[in-house]
Amino acid sequence: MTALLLDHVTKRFGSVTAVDDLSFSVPRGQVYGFLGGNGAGKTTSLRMVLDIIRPTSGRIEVLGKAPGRENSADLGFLPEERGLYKTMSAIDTIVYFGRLKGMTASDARAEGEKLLARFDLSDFAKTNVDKLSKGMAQKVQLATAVVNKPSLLILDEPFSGLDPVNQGLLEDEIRRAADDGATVIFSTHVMQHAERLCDRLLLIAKGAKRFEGTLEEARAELPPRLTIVSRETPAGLPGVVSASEAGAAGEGWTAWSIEMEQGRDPGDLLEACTARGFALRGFEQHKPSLHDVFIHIVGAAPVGEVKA
Ligand SMILES: Nc1ncnc2c1ncn2[C@@H]1O[C@H](COP(=O)(O)OP(=O)(O)OP(=O)(O)O)[C@@H](O)[C@H]1O
Repeated sequence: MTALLLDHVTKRFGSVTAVDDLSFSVPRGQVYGFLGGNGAGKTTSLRMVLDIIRPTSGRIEVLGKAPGRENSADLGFLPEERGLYKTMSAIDTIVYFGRLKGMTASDARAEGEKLLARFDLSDFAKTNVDKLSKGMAQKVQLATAVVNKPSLLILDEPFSGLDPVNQGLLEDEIRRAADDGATVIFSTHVMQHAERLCDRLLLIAKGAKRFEGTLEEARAELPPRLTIVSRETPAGLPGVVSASEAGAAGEGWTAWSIEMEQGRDPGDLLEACTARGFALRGFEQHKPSLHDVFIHIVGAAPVGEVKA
């Protein structure tokens, strides 16, 4: 069953088309990456899913229903613009959000205390949010999003502002929610998180879908690249588009960097070498990173990307 469906959704702000005829669906139980550079339309899309703003045209279904209050008890949301009541303590903040989601105060408190312990914030449970560091407050806000164990968790740029240790903690939390059966959708312009976490991903640029599928399918968008070590030139072997010398490998052997035709299986090249008696001493396939895929598909690096 589908956790989220967007059907030809467009959102215009005056003359700006922030989201442009976007269609995709997220199967239940998956971790889904929503990727794009600054201004690509990620936040606008997520705001429509949460019924904060309405589409100009198109249809959205969240857990089988139109966006709105009806399904809010099943949702968890971490907005891009963080903001909590500054004069409320960490634990009271979490309890407050749990109550909004229909939890009893005691259940929300018990779950809140567990979350604070997991986030290494037990000592700050009674500290007012305005006395916490930015990263700590962000973890409290994450706790408010997951306190009700939502079946759909939506996180807008959840990694920004967290140090590497807390980024790892957040990755663990996303995996934990998914292991418990939740669907998790998160937006990011940092490809490494998506690479580690996502079952599927959507890549948008200027509001429009540029790619949707699994990580393997994303990688297959790029022509395969490999390095082989041979005595003869591999140029002319089936599927080889270009071969350049990468250096001598001793005793008459040479390392070659090869680019193959898009969609070719490098295994076929290995087979062809064996069939032709083409002597090989090394054969190494290079998996493209999601960053490479992004640049290939969008034509530029995601603006604002930082190396994780
Ligand atoms: N309320 C608004 N009024 C006018 N234009 C808007 C509004 N909200 C967003 N936009 C425009 O819509 C486009 C998409 O913005 P959006 O915030 O959805 O991008 P994003 O992918 O979330 O970017 P970022 O990674 O920078 O947060 C941008 O051109 C932005 O300026």
